[in-house]
Order: sequence, then C-alpha cells, then structure tokens
Amino acid sequence: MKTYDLIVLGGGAGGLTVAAGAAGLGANVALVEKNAHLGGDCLHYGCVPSKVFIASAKKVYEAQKSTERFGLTLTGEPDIAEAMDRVKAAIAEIQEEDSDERFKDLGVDLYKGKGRFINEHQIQVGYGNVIEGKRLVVATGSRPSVPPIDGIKDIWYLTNETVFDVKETPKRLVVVGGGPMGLELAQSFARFGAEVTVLETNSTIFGKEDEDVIPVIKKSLEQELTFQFEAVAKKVREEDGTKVVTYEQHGKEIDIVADEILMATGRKPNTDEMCLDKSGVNVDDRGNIKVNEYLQSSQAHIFAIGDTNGQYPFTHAAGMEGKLVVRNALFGFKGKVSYENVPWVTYTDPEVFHLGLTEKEAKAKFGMNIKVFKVHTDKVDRFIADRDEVGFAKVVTDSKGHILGAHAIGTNAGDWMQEIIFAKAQDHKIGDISNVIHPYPTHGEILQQSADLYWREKLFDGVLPKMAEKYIQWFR
Ligand SMILES: Cc1cc2nc3c(=O)[nH]c(=O)nc-3n(C[C@H](O)[C@H](O)[C@H](O)COP(=O)(O)OP(=O)(O)OC[C@H]3O[C@@H](n4cnc5c(N)ncnc54)[C@H](O)[C@@H]3O)c2cc1C
Ligand SMILES: NC(=O)c1ccc[n+]([C@@H]2O[C@H](COP(=O)([O-])OP(=O)(O)OC[C@H]3O[C@@H](n4cnc5c(N)ncnc54)[C@H](O)[C@@H]3O)[C@@H](O)[C@H]2O)c1
Repeated sequence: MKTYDLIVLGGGAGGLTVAAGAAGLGANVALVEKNAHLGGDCLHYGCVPSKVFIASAKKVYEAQKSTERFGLTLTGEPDIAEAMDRVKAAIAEIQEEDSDERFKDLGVDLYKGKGRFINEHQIQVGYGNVIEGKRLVVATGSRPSVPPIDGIKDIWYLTNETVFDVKETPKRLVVVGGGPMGLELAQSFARFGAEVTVLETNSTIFGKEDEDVIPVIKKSLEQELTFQFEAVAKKVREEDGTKVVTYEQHGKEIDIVADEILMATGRKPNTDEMCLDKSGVNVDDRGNIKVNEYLQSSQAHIFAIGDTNGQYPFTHAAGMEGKLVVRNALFGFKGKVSYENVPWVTYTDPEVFHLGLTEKEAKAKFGMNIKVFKVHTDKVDRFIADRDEVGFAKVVTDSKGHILGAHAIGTNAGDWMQEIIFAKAQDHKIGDISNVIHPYPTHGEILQQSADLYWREKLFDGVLPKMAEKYIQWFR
C-alpha cells in the first residue's frame, strides 16, 4: 500500500490549492478526484460557466439597450446555444491551468475515482487502490440541494449541473430560489428572451446584504424579472407538454406554467458518500464537517475545507482555507482561520459587493459609535460619463476610521471595490485611501471620495478646525 504525507480528497478550488501548495513544499501528496477532469464545481458547473453566460447575456442586453438609445434597429434573436458553446470553450481554456499533467509535473500522485474512508488513515479509490495518509484533507465540495417537492422526481428540471447544456431559450422559466445562483442565472435567461419568474421563500432577496443595498438591487432586478416572495414551491407536474409549479403563498396554492424549471435552492455538502463514519469525523445536522479554528475535524489529522465545512461557500474562501491547511497539516502550525476579510460579489447587473459588517451589524456590535461614508455613483465623473448612475459605495468604520465593512452596488462593483479589501485586510483606516492618487477619471475614485468625506468631517467638526483657524491667524 502506498503511503503519503497528505491525501487530498477532491480536486476542486480547495483541494487543488492544497495539493499544489503541499507538493510545492516537497510533501508526498495524493489527490483523489471522482470526476474525469480536475477543477471542481467552480470550473465545470459554477463560477466559470455562470460568469461566461452572464457576460454573453450582458452583451445581448447592452446591444438591445443601445439600439433603443441611438435609434438603431436590431434584428434577429439571440442564440443561447452560441452562448453555451462559449461557456464550454472558456471551461476548456481554463481547464488547462487545472490539467492532470500540471499536477503530475508538480509531483502529485493523481487517483481518479470516488474516495471512501476505510478507516481514519486509509482511503479506497473506487473499488481499487487503497492508500494511506498521515494527514488527510476533505475538499469534496457540495451539490444541489433540492427540497422534497411533490412530483419533482417524475419531471425533468435544471440545476447548475445541467443548465449550461440548454440549447434553446425557454419561453417561460420558473427559477425556484432567489439566492445568488438563482438571480445571476434568472437575469441572464431573461436577457436571452425568457419570461422569468423567481419563487423565493423569504420576503426579500439579498437578505444578507446591507440594508441600503437591498431596495436598490431589488428595484433594478424587478425591471427584468417577476418575483413571488414568501412563496414556497410545493408541487410540480407535467401537463400538455409544459410544466406546472404549484407554490404556496400567504396560505393559498397558486399554479404557474413553465417550459423549464431551474432549481436554485441551495447546496448540500458531499460528505454523505465517502463512509465518513469509518473515519471518526463528526458532521452537523446538515452534513457539514465540523471543524475547529485550525480547520481540523473531530480527528485532528483530518482537515475539512471549502463547501464541505459549510462556512463560506465561495471559491476564494476555499482557496484561503486551502493555503492555511497546507501550513497546519504539513508543519503542524496552529494558524487560525479568519473570515473577517472574506468579501463576496453577486454578479447580477448591477453587481453587489460585500465585505465585513453591514451598517446594522456594526451598530449591533459597536453601538452608535460608528461612522458611515457613502458616495453615489452619480457624483463620480467616470460613472456619469458611462451613464452608470444607479449605485453607490458605502464604507462603515468605527469612530477612529478603522474599516468594519464596505458595501457597493453598481456595474462591475466587484472590480472597483478591490482597494477597500486591501485597506481593511492591512488594517488601514478609511482616511488612508484619500492619500492614494487615483487616476482621473476612474470608477475607483468612488472610494477616494468616500475617504474624502472622512477627512471633511474631521476637518470641519471637532477640535482640528479651531486649531487650524488659530494657526492661520498666528501665521498671518
Ligand atoms: C452556479 C454557481 C455559481 C457560483 N459562482 C461563484 C462565484 O462567482 N464566485 C465564488 O466564489 N463562488 C461561486 N460559487 C461557489 C463555488 O463554486 C464553490 O464555493 C467552490 O467550488 C467550492 O470549492 P470546493 O473545493 O469546496 O468544492 P469543488 O470546487 O466543488 O470541488 C470538489 C471536488 O471534489 C470532488 N469529489 C466529490 N466527492 C468526492 C469523493 N468522494 N472522492 C473524490 N472526489 C470527490 C468533486 O468531483 C469536485 O471536483 C458558485 C456555485 C454555483 C453552484
Ligand atoms: N457570486 C457568487 O459568489 C455565487 C454565485 C452563485 C452561487 N454561489 C454559491 O453557490 C451556492 C448556491 O447558491 P444558491 O443561490 O442556490 O443558494 P442559497 O442557499 O444562497 O439560496 C437558495 C434560495 O432558495 C430559497 N428556497 C429554498 N427552497 C425553496 C422553495 N421550496 N421555494 C422557494 N424558494 C426556496 C431559499 O430561501 C434561498 O434564498 C451558494 O453557496 C452560493 O454562495 C455564489
């Protein structure tokens, strides 16, 4: 039996980071992946395909909008099959970075097949090889969680694993679930010409966002999508070649007819098909592997990262956890995980950016002793030039200007808010951004203006202006 310093289960965002990092440091590493290709959900069924589809849909939408604006005529229908071909091409291109050869060249032993625990140190791959690891990392990701809706097993429906194979735009699409996946895809389908209804159990979308963000994004998406809030999908059936979804809303059962249904109702961790019980690793009631601050499971030599531990279900969080686990597993360091500076972006149009505490959370934690600096895009020249005047950036700080959170909505907000992530992670105060020279005119100036508000407040309130006035009088 081959033995390894480290066995990594799952070759996705988290697992690949660990395998590459550990092999690069000279460890003897095995990587077990059940799929034919490395890359995981993010590359094959998640971030990459969704962002390529979003980009195509945005081009279609902008073409339509600009013809309206400039009095031109656009003919023809957008071809969703073309967009999906582009999705496949982008996956193939990015796949090269995650190729088997690259990992073999790094010295990683690759095993293709489903990994299962035989005991706390040994893994069987498929029904073949058994390998042993001194330490192990579970990075097996998650899969769609479809609620027990009546009739769902008897009909064909889309999930993130099949949606990028559609060849025609469904005329009527029902999206069950108004989370990031549901909304990003719903808007893109609408831009390809589908009539889209989103059913959402909660009373709002973007419930985790800052309270100022929610009405703006809601209003924006309502221009392209129909929402049914406090609506729970209960039953589905096929009727005369169409699909009917019955949802319950305010005590009533309502039918909606669709040509396709997209289930976007969240995820469940891939922890139930690897005989975890034989490893002694504990999971919570949702199947997430329970980890401590060092990302160790109930078995100290078995670590869990990415979607399997249920903390922050994002590619960049899996990557961050992967880097930490390389150090903790290989060198026995006790590096603690921190999610304080993990941002996320929802790639609707406009995009929504989130970092740290919302204003409400900051008030709950620090009382009224916080400050808010908010600048709307219609006050920043580059946004005006681009006619992107719906949106804002908002920075929440403590009384001394330390950044507690930052939130934004606007076209490409995920890009023009990057500077604040750096500033917060490096413990800079908001005022420091004011001293950075931002080329004119750029979208990033919105953060400089937010920082300028901080200085304006400092200069015009408090003791500083009085001292300055005295100094100027003396200097005269
Ligand atoms: C539609 C959609 C869009 C998304 N967009 C974004 C986005 O824009 N930005 C973002 O940050 N996040 C996004 N995410 C989330 C992101 O995809 C996940 O958080 C990320 O992939 C988690 O990484 P991971 O390493 O935990 O799992 P994965 O990347 O899924 O990797 C897990 C790997 O383990 C393998 N595996 C499973 N079981 C076994 C087993 N028993 N043995 C061996 N191998 C196994 C799987 O085949 C897979 O390759 C999106 C998700 C979806 C569904
Ligand atoms: N931009 C990004 O980073 C991005 C984009 C897409 C997905 N993701 C990740 O992918 C994962 C999946 O996203 P998601 O949007 O599916 O999950 P989610 O859990 O965020 O949202 C699911 C939504 O479905 C609703 N829902 C559940 N059952 C329902 C029912 N029967 N009827 C009506 N509504 C119902 C829930 O209330 C919830 O709002 C998440 O972990 C997310 O972080 C990230």
